[in-house]
Amino acid sequence: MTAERAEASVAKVLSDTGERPWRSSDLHGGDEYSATYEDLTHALGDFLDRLAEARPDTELIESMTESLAGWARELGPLAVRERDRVFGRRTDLASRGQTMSPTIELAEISDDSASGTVYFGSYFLGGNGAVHGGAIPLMFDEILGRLANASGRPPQRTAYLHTDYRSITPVGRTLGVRAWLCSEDGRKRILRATIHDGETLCAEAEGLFVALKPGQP
Ligand SMILES: CCCCCCCCCCCC(=O)SCCNC(=O)CCNC(=O)[C@H](O)C(C)(C)COP(=O)(O)OP(=O)(O)OC[C@H]1O[C@@H](n2cnc3c(N)ncnc32)[C@H](O)[C@@H]1OP(=O)(O)O
Repeated sequence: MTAERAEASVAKVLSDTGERPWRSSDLHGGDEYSATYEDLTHALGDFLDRLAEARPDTELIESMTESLAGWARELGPLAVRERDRVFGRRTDLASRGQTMSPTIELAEISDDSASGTVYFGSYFLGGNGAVHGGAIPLMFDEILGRLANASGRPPQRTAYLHTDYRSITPVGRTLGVRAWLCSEDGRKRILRATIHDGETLCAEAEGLFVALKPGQP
């Protein structure tokens, strides 16, 4: 499958209803950004990890609050329609140009499987060194959603996502992640995924993805 076809497939999933279909350039956020947007999202992710780890004094808290408020004021007037945004639309980047879920670095991807690594920074801490229980299915939806929508398959949405937590998923370690297609039945596809810390199975998930009908949002 070509990258353009994959993007077109995902674009349809993510598109606004009733508007023109997205183009490849929409998903990549246009050509003008090159690597700079990835640098921005890495810097933002790093900031969130450092914030989660730090115990800043009042003076620094006030200074950071003012800086962040300043950036929000600057960005506010630059808001655009969903299809014209960059955040989460950079399908050429491992992070998709977003910080909502951790970056998944895929070392291998085929029509029906994918594997690589994921790193949950301190921002994703639940407690006692374990990743928050909500961040894990978020990551599973991300990798399963990418695989479900790959390889020329029609655009799909998650109908259910079942997660089993087998042992704690540690923060601050590079973990293995695998995803694979299990079955296809008409519009329905079942996919599974795992997170491993070395030989230890941390969590596993099963998702049902349903192909959208024409015009379905
Ligand atoms: C590079 C890439 C970058 C892009 C990478 C992007 C990565 C992120 C991807 C994230 C993807 C998401 O999170 S999507 C967002 C979260 N999901 C949603 O918001 C979905 C909300 N729900 C829906 O829109 C709908 O319920 C659908 C589309 C899932 C299904 O509705 P429908 O189209 O009317 O179909 P329906 O007839 O109900 O169901 C079709 C068949 O599926 C079965 N079915 C439906 N739901 C369920 C269910 N929960 N559990 C069991 N079975 C179910 C039905 O029994 C039926 O089986 P049978 O009778 O035919 O046998």
